[in-house]
Amino acid sequence: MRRFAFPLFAAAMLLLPLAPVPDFWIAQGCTIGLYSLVTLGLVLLTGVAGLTSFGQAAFVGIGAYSAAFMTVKLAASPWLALGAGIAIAVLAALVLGAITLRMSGHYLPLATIAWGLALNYTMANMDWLGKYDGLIGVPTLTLGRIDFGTGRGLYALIWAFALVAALGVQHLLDSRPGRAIRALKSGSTMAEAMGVSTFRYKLVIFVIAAVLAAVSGWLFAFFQRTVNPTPFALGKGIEYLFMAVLGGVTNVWGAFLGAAVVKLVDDQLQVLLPQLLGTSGSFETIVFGVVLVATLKYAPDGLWSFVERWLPAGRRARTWGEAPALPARGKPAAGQPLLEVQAVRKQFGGLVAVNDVSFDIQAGELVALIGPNGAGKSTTFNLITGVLGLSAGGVRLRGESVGGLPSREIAARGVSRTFQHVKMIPDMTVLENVALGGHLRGRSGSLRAMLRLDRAEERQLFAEAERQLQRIGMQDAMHEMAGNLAMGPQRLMEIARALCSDPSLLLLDEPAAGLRHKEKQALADVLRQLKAEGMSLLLVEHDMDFVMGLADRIVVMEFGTRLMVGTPAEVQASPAVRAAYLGTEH
Ligand SMILES: Nc1ncnc2c1ncn2[C@@H]1O[C@H](COP(=O)(O)OP(=O)(O)OP(=O)(O)O)[C@@H](O)[C@H]1O
Repeated sequence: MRRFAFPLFAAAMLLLPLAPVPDFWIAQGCTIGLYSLVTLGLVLLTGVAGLTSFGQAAFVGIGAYSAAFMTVKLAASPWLALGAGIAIAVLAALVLGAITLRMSGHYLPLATIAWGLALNYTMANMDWLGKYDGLIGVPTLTLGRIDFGTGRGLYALIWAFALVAALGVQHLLDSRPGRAIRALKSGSTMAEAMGVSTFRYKLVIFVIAAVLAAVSGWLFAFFQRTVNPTPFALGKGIEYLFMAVLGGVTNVWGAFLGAAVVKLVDDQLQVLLPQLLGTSGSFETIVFGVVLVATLKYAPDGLWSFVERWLPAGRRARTWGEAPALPARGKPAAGQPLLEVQAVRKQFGGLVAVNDVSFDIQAGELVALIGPNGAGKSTTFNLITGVLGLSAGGVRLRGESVGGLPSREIAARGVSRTFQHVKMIPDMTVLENVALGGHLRGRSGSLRAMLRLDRAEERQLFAEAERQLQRIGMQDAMHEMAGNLAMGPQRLMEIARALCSDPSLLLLDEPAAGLRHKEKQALADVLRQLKAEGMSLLLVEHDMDFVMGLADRIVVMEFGTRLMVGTPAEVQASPAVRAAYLGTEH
């Protein structure tokens, strides 16, 4: 929902109890608000970061049982119970997340099913939690003299929580940590190369989603006034995911829409279907199953995508005009040793992909690494950038050994890179994609972002991103969605993103691959200009002609070994290089 629409929506939802609407509507509204809190967490977790969780209902249970146990058994303050519920949910999320979030593919969803079941059975088998009967007699929620009751007062509180949470999640997504979170979906390689600790951010959003679910559970206990294990079972976890997918799992407002549609349609179907079929049963589950399959096939972005089409497109206001520049890294003087690649080796089983290759780069130099297909160029590139571990040898950057460090540590030391197959966040603007490159130059964390205390730093990051886009002549495209760009501009955008980290060394992996002649020329101009500005570059390239007019020195590889190092003229004159490219003996 565009910025102006939020206050309208919030006012409408919060003022509803003042209108003469039936109590039934209010009760429905309470449930929708409670569901929305949980699905908001799923938007972050599943929609934005691509981490599928079936287990959120268990965190709802943690919040609900904390409320019921502390108020019924210990006669404690409900607000103390909120603190306890959140603390337990955070602890559980940290432990479960630490164990499961490193899993990928289908292992993570399976793990969420496992812990969803385990937590639910734990609740159902504890004597002190009332086993399957649960805990009854939960008092109404009070704050000082205010009694929220179970009707309009509680409705207002539930929606206040839901709206504040929505605003927090929306703020988070539009921030430095938010860009890192949005990068998680396309795998960890690009995000790590920008200096993002992908595991840390996965854990952060896992904890946030758990807290939102626990708050929903805490409110649910005072709404229902009784707590038992059934609403926190695996089936409900699946239903939450269904709501998020149906509404639009990538969008904060999809969470609300999905929760509302499922709740309202479910109620109608429960009445209508038995009447139509002349027999009782949970037939609505079958209908929802069919709807889910149809949604995944025909509206994978959920119902919200249809609503969004009717909303005016917003463009980020350019508020960073006066922002002070970010601090810059001290660069080595031209001619100083910058990168030393010392006899690096990489073995994949029996295959030696890179065999004791050595070369160096001095500050201000443009060195190209070329060779025929399968020569080992990309592997060498990945060894330098920390994507692959070394089997032997060493890499030194400005005299410091960086061989074996993870790629984000190498990025932190001033090496930035682009990718052979462009890696970007297609549904983010060019400017935001480039600002991700400045991740390590900012400090704002998730809490600051949610509270909107990060704006000064955000302005600095956007000013820097715009400066880098200007540098490569792409400032006019900054508000475009990155996914709409042609291949040439996408590759230039990746260069701007790498420059945004203020690197000492820029590594480009086959930047000319797949480009048309004109695009290649534009790229060559940009690289020439960067070199003239004093940037040090390593270019891995398959296209020999492309590098001839650009490079100071060329390293030629063949069959994993270094064939020669020389100036473009020397390389061009070498019969061995010609033979390597033509595939003949030499
Ligand atoms: N992860 C891997 N596991 C096994 N073998 C690999 C792996 N990555 C690369 N190789 C092999 O290592 C050799 C070198 O591959 P590499 O991709 O580094 O070559 P390249 O010079 O970059 O080639 P291209 O120009 O085709 O990208 C190839 O034989 C390749 O099949």
